[in-house]
Formats: sequence, C-alpha cells, structure tokens
Amino acid sequence: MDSDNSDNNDQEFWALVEEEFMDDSDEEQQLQNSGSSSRRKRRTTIDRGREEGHNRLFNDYFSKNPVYTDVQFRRRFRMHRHVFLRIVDALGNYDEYFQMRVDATGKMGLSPLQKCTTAIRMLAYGSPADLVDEYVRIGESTSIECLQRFVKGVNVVFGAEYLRKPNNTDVEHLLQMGESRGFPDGKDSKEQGYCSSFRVTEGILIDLCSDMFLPTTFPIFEAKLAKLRRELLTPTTKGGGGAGEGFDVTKSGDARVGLVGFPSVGKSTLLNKLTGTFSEVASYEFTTLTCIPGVITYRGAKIQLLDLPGIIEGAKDGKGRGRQVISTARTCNCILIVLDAIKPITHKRLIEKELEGFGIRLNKEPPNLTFRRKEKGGINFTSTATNTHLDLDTVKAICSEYRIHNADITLRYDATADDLIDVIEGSRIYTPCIYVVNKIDQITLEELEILDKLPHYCPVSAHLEWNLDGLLDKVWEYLCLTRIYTKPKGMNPDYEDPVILSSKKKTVEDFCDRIHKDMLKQFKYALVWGSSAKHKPQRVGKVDSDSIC
Ligand SMILES: Nc1nc2c(ncn2[C@@H]2O[C@H](COP(=O)(O)OP(=O)(O)OP(=O)(O)O)[C@@H](O)[C@H]2O)c(=O)[nH]1
Ligand SMILES: [Mg+2]
Repeated sequence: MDSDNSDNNDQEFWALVEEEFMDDSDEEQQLQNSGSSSRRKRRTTIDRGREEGHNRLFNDYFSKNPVYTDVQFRRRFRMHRHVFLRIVDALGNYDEYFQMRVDATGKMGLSPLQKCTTAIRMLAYGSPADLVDEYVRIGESTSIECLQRFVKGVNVVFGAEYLRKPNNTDVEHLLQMGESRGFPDGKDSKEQGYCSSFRVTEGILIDLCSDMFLPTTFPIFEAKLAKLRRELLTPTTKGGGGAGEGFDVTKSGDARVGLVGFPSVGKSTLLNKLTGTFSEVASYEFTTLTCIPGVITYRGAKIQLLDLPGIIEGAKDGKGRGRQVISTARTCNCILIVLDAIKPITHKRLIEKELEGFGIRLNKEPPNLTFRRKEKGGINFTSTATNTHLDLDTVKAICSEYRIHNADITLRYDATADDLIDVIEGSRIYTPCIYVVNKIDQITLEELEILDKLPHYCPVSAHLEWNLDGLLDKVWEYLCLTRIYTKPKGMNPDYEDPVILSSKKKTVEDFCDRIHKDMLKQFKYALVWGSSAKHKPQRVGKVDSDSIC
C-alpha cells in the first residue's frame, strides 16, 4: 500500500468516526488542525463534568428552593416551569434519548433537563449551539442534536392536540377561557381574550400555544427583529421615501382613509359605492394595481378614500406591492381593514401583522412612558405603576440591543417590551382602524351574530349597499373630526361649509392656519359658541393654546 493510499484511508476512517460519534457524545470531538489541513490529529476528549452541570441547573431552577424565581424562569425559558416539566416528561416517554441513561463505562449521561434546557435556550435566544456549554455542560454537536429531537418530539407528542385545527370542544373550551377574561366586552384589554378565541375557530391554535413552543415574543428577540425591520424599510436610495409609482396620490380634503385587505374582498366595490369614483371591479384577484383615490363629502367634511391593491402575506417584507400599499396606509388618518365575510376570520390577524410589522399600531394610544437618552449615569428605570412585563434586566437588555447605555425610563402604566421598543424605535404611527366585514349578503344571520362580537367592526355588503351609512358614521366617529361653523358679525352661521379640525389640532391657531396661513398675524380674538364654551360666547385669544372645540 503506498503512502497516498494510506492517507486516504485514514481520512475516510476519521470521516466515518466523525459521522458516527459526533452527534452522540458530550465529549466534543475536536479535530485539531495544526496549520496543515490535510493531516488530522487525534481528537481531544473534554471531561465537562456533566453531572455538575445537571446539579447546578437543577438547583438553579428545579429544586424545592430554586435560586431563580418563577418570573425569571418564565422569562428565560419562555414558559412556566410546570409547562416545561410537562414537555420534558412527555418527551422522556416518547423518545428514550430524553431519558437518563448510563453509558458503557457506567458514567451517567446528560440528563433530560440538560437536553431540553439546551434546546429551549437556543430557541428562546436564537443563540449558537455552544453558548450554554459552560453552564449546562453540553457540547455543540449534542446541543444541535437535542434541538432537532426536541422539535421533532414536540411535534409528534403535542402536534395532534395543539398543532391541528381545533374541533368543537376546543372552540367551546377557548370561548369559555375568553369569557372568563371578560370577553366579549369592547375594551382593549378584554379584546385580547376574545381575539384569541376567535382566531382559534380558524385553526390558529398555535397562536395560543406560543407560550409553549414559540419563543418569538422574547423581548431581546423582538428588539432585534424591530431593528432589522427598520433597516429593511429604510430607503436605500436618496429621496426614496416616496410611496412609488401609482401610489403618490396627493393628500387632499380634511382626512384620508385607506382601504386595506386581501385581494377580492371588495375594496374597489366599496370605493365605487361610497364615492362614485370608478375603480375596476372583477371577480379575479389583483384587479387594482395602483392607488385609486375618491372623495366622500360627509357632514361637511371632505374625506379622501384610497382604494389600495390587495396585499398578501409577507407584504411588509416587500411581497407583491405590499410595501407601497402599507406605506400609503401609514399616511392615512384611519384605516379600513376590509375582510370577506366568507373567508377565514384569521385574515384579520394576518393583515394586522403586516401593518404592525411596518410600524402601524391599530386602535392603540402611544405608550405612556418616558424615554430620555443621556450622556452618562447608566440605565435608570422607574415605574409609577405596577409593572408585570418589564424589569431592570429586561429594560437593560433591550436598550443594549440599541447600544443605549445611558437613559432615563419612566413607566406610567403596565408597559410591555413591545411598547418600550416602539418608543425607542420612534417611528410608529398610531391609527384608528375599523374592520369592515364585507359580503354579509353571503352569510347567515347566526354567522352575523358571531361577527357582531368582533370589536371595532362594521358589517356591510358593498355590492348591495347594505349598512354603508353605518360605516360612514363609524368612520366619522373614528376620525374624531370637529366642525367649526364661521359666523360673520350680525349674521347667521354658515352651516354649509364648516372648517374641519382634527382631534389633535384644534386650537385657535390651528383654526386660523386652516383658513389661511397669514390669518394668524392679523388675528386678535375669536368668539366661540358651542357645548364646550364656558360662556356664550366665550372670548378666546391666540396666545393661549386654548382648544376651541
Ligand atoms: N356577494 C358580494 N360580492 C361582492 C361584494 N362586494 C364585492 N363583491 C364581489 O367581489 C369581487 C371582488 O371585488 P373587488 O371590489 O374587485 O375586490 P378588491 O378587493 O378591490 O380586489 P383587488 O382589486 O383584486 O384587491 C367582485 O366579483 C365583486 O362583485 C358584496 O358585498 N357581496
Ligand atoms: Mg380592487
């Protein structure tokens, strides 16, 4: 046998050894290269002290008096301890890999806790496979194997119950859960319960089980995602902030309302019926390809209504014309999410996700928290209300994602990590939104009754013009516009042509600006009549920022 041949055999042998043993040992097989890539040296066995690793992990989180609290467990494992232990137990019954085993030399193997902890930490933090090595005492390749078997096991063991379409019993159970949380009251906190239940009717049970399997809501992970999204959305070319060809419709009138929804839900039909404008209607998808504006005159206000092309899942990441559509939606004072009554109601959540991913917050007030950067002094975190979502560690972790090491943060309510990220990111738009459920001529009264419980919703049939007045009333309510009638001295008010002010801009100054940009210079005072006036009339000067509505 010549020397080349023996080298080849040697390499083949080590490749086989690597394949065979790499994955099944916590003794990391390190093939050391001493500068020359062709020669492999013998692997080094690392005695990690895995029993020590197990004991430490057990004492830290699973003993009777664990070192870390339940809250810390919940945060670090992204689930409650009892849920985690249930998974560990179930995986042990399913796959002997997750049972405590003894190797041929009588040495204890890695414990199921070590294996499952490694897998869940990788999922929760999106961390490299060898990150927990020093703590859990587990090698890189074994970590990867743990993760693979963990995911497979969870799918097999829990899939049938939690990752399938729900049956009637599940729906019943979830509706009860919703009810116990206050569903179906219209208040925001309570909507959550309702929406979860509702979504489930369409098989999005995984949403509810996200606590168990999906670590995507972990604050640091979210901060990372938010950062990446912002980078993705930042225009790469100079002056690229415009909405794009066919979307650069000039803003006109007193308010702008956008129709957003999946294709063929009836957005164009709605625009045509409400405004008398022509936007092509057809039974196939993607009929509308650009932004078509129309105007509604309602209660003296001119409301610009935009018919936007249908969006698809992934729109926020640029699929279809999603980005143009959503960036146009950002310019609207109110968004109408148009849903098809005969399509799954889960579409509601999908559209919301697309808009949220683009920094649009629907029916939400800006977070009531102060975030102030400073030069030095570290992160100073105070809260004037009970907070269950954020603690100093989490706040610091989120800030460090943004390379912020000195800041004062004050919470005035029970803010979430998302709220803090929104404030740090700073480019969020808070827009009122109505869920317009169209094509109700296609569903039964019983189905309509179920839909009636959806918050912020308005049922219509654009085609048959059902409840279009109801929709306009609701749009008016959500836009919070105020009409100011002007009254020439000694004459009756002009009720034909009111000056329209928005809820955010309703001072005397805003009123003057609305009429003419030079008016304020000559303005002395205004006499105001109306329900909010203290006297009839009330004299209002321009210096104070008095609201005249
Ligand atoms: N039954 C019923 N059909 C409707 C209603 N509104 C719209 N449609 C039908 O739904 C289909 C799609 O309507 P469009 O208005 O083109 O839908 P779109 O959302 O603008 O679609 P894209 O432009 O592709 O995004 C057409 O065949 C309409 O006739 C309705 O209230 N009831
Ligand atoms: Mg259309």
